[in-house]
Amino acid sequence: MTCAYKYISEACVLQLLTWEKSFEATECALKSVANGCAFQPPRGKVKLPGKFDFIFLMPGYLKDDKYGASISCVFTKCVDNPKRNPPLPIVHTDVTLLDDNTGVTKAIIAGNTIMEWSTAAATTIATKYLHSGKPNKILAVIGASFQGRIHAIGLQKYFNFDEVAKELNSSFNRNVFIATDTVEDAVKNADVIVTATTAEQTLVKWEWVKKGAHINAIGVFPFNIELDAATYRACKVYGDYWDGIKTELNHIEALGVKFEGQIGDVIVGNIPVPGPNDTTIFQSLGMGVEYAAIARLVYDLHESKPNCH
Ligand SMILES: NC(=O)c1ccc[n+]([C@@H]2O[C@H](COP(=O)([O-])OP(=O)(O)OC[C@H]3O[C@@H](n4cnc5c(N)ncnc54)[C@H](O)[C@@H]3O)[C@@H](O)[C@H]2O)c1
Ligand SMILES: O=C(O)[C@@H]1CCCCN1
Repeated sequence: MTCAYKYISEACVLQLLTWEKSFEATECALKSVANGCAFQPPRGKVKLPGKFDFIFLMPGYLKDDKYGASISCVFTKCVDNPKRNPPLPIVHTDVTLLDDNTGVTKAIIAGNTIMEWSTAAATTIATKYLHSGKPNKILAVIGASFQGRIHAIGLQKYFNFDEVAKELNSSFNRNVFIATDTVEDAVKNADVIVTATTAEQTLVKWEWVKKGAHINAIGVFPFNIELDAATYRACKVYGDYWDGIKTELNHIEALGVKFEGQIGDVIVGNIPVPGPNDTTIFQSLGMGVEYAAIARLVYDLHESKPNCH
């Protein structure tokens, strides 16, 4: 019996994806929550009593001729995974691409590369709109695992920074990166900052942040706050979707932070772009529709290269 759906492996996803197309697909997904083309409910979280820590459910439907798709993603988190041989990522996912009419599975696409690329692409698009026309000489990346590394690569691809600063205790190594001893040293001259850690304590202090900089805070899950309260209060703060902000970011709103809106609303012009003197934050949660857009992209590319395994 042949398998009823396609399986597209991680190696194949890596072969098929390009940054240019990922940026385009992700911008479409970010816009969709602002222009009525998305079904994007808050995600479900289940804490498990077993050996791994949680299951996280993210469905999404994006209506678009080029990047539209229906998907469902299940994420699992297991903190022991990096110690295994071979090491595995702490958070794992596959993307299930569904037939829009029947709901039947069309493809299972290995999801870890999609998770990395779509998160970094969302950050890049948010930076493009929130930091438009501002200096972008120095990028600081705090957290040097999967997300930190791919953010450095994706943002560098789009903005071509002169310098990418990262903390010393980090594990990615490429010549363009400059290591610093502390978070303060990394962020103090940065025009654009990424925090992509699992830190439970605040990492970035307002007094270190260059005024007018843009910060992408990625590692929010579940209740982490990588930026101190003064930073949140002083900045204009944007999220990816209102339902997510209202469901998962109450701990940030409790600091007295009022979110300006969704990044998609800035892109489509529903809310103004920040002013030249504003310091800005994109507080990223991740959305099913971002996975839908990239899954559709990967699926269509795979159709044109069916021998990719
Ligand atoms: N917003 C989104 O769309 C999205 C998507 C995927 C992952 N994430 C989140 O991004 C974060 C990073 O993901 P990952 O897969 O790279 O995680 P990971 O577990 O592989 O790596 C976490 C990194 O954080 C660093 N870290 C932990 N505490 C720190 C501290 N106090 N100071 C400096 N660094 C510290 C660790 O050294 C490690 O390098 C996680 O919180 C994850 O949940 C967000
Ligand atoms: O939205 C994401 O891509 C993931 C889901 C799992 C936890 C971290 N963020």
